[in-house]
Order: sequence, then structure tokens, then C-alpha cells
Amino acid sequence: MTEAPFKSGFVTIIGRPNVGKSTLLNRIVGEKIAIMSDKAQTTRNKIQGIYTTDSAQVVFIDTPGIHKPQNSLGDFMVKSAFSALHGADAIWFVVDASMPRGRGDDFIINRLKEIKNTAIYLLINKVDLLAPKDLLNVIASYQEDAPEWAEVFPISAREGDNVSELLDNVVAGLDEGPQYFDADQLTDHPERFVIGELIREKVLQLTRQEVPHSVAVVIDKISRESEEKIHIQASIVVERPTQKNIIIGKQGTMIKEIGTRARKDIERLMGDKVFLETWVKVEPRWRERPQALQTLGYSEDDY
Ligand SMILES: Nc1nc2c(ncn2[C@@H]2O[C@H](COP(=O)(O)OP(=O)(O)OP(=O)(O)O)[C@@H](O)[C@H]2O)c(=O)[nH]1
Repeated sequence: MTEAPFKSGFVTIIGRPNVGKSTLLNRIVGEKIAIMSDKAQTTRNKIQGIYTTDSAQVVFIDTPGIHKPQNSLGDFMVKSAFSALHGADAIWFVVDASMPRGRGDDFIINRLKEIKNTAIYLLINKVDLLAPKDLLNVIASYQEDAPEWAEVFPISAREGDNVSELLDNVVAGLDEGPQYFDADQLTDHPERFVIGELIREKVLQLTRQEVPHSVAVVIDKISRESEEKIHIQASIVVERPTQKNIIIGKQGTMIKEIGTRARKDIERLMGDKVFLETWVKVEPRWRERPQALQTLGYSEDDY
């Protein structure tokens, strides 16, 4: 019997203030959230929590720009926050069952209408405050002038009602993918770590059996080049010149393809345009030499 492939993906949670987004995330990933969100992150989007099981991993992305009142934001910020939604594997739009649909909801709904090819879930939270007979009316009020919801889940983040069903549902819709984080690994630089894994994933996918899993990716530098662009320098580290040649490919075609695919994923993670520069380095037996790891950037700082 073959094992089912590991699945992973990114879920963006949005909703106006106070609808219960943090409560929901806390229920799903517990104390990890606090630890993650304390860390300074340089990007507009941030990893807010990670849910890991034996067979799947869901990375929850927060897009802070969306939750802020519209008038304190430039058009640009709003646009870039929403641009992050386009690449998510799923979007959870959370509303408060105890309040009528309001302007804040409409603002988000209007932007959600522009999103194609992404499953958008409508989560009706705080159903514990609602008489069961009113639920259908609440759902109906979010079906008018709205995108077609992939799923509608009445939940209570506080009581936990229907939350595990929601998680099972979202995991079922994810594609095969790598485990970006160890189940209990928390890092000072979550985005750095995930960027490395996204690049490594593309190397392994595209070179198939030709390059061993020992390939490492080190993020040398992340800097903001301009208001709208992040510059990332990454090294792909292999042990033999033959592996380097495979990764570079004929006239650089392979490394170009790796870079393009990785850049798209990184852009959706960060919610910004990215300029990705990749170098391939040969470091014989790098795994056996602790100093090599340090020069390569695998210092304790990065974990
Ligand atoms: N009754 C009830 N209250 C809830 C539920 N989920 C959240 N709340 C309460 O709603 C309030 C707001 O919850 P938060 O999780 O902070 O909401 P949020 O959407 O993260 O708010 P912002 O951080 O302002 O965006 C808190 O007082 C929660 O206890 C629920 O399922 N039922």
C-alpha cells in the first residue's frame, strides 16, 4: 500500500475587526500564534500560524492591510494587501453571525469578487450567539451580491463548533506539497525559512532524481529594493560540480525555470513583487562540516 502524499498550502484569513479571526486561529494552532506574531517581519503579509498533522500542513497568512480602516491606507497598500489573496490556496472570509452585514464586510466582499481560481470560504462565526432558526437568514444575507462561496461553514471559534470539520475540508482541497515547517519548529525568521523551502521544492521537482535531497538553499539576503519590490538573494548549495550543471541546465534554462516558479510562490507568500537572484554553489561534503554551514548562513540565528 502506498502512503497518501503529504499535502500543504496557504490559507488567508480575512474579515473585519472583531469577527473572531484571532480566536479561530488560536483554536487551530494554539499558543504558537503568539510566538510567531511577536517576531518582526519585514513583509506586508505574515505567517500567523501553522497547523500540522501527520499528512498535511496549512500555513495561515495574515494580510494586515485589509483589516485596517480604508481611510488610513493609501490605495497602494490596499491593493497590495488584496494582491496577496490571489495566490492563496484558500481564503477564509470570517463574518460575525451576531451582527448584520455591514460596510466593512461589503468592502471585503467587493474585492473578493475579483478573485478567480481560489476557493473562498464563508465562515459564519459566533453561531453560539444565534438562534438556530436565524442561521439561514444570516447565510442568505451573505449570498446576495457576493462571490460564489466554495463552502459555507457556520462555526463557533470560541466553543470550537465545526472547526475540525472546517480544517478537514480545507485540507481535502489542498494539493500535494512539502512540509514547510517541522511540527514544532518555530523560527525567528519564518519567512526566510519558507522561502528557502519553496526554492528547494522547485529544485527537487524540476530536477527529479538527478539531484539528491541533500541540496540546501540558503537565503543570503532579503532587502526591500523599493516600495513595491523585495530583493532576495539565495544560494543553492550542492556537493558536486555535476549537480551544479544539472541545476543550471543548458544555457541556464533550468535555473531560470526554478527561479520563475519559486518567485511566484514567494510573491504570494509575501504579498509583494519579488526580484529573486539565485546562485548555485558547490560545497563538497558541506553537511559534514559545521563551519561550512555557518558560512552558508545556517547559523543558529536562522532557526
Ligand atoms: N460568542 C462568541 N464570541 C466570539 C467567538 N469568536 C470570537 N469571539 C469574541 O469576539 C471578540 C473578538 O474576537 P477576536 O478573535 O479578537 O476578533 P478578530 O477578528 O481577531 O479581531 P481583530 O484582531 O480586531 O481583527 C472577542 O471578544 C472574542 O472572545 C465565538 O465563536 N463566539
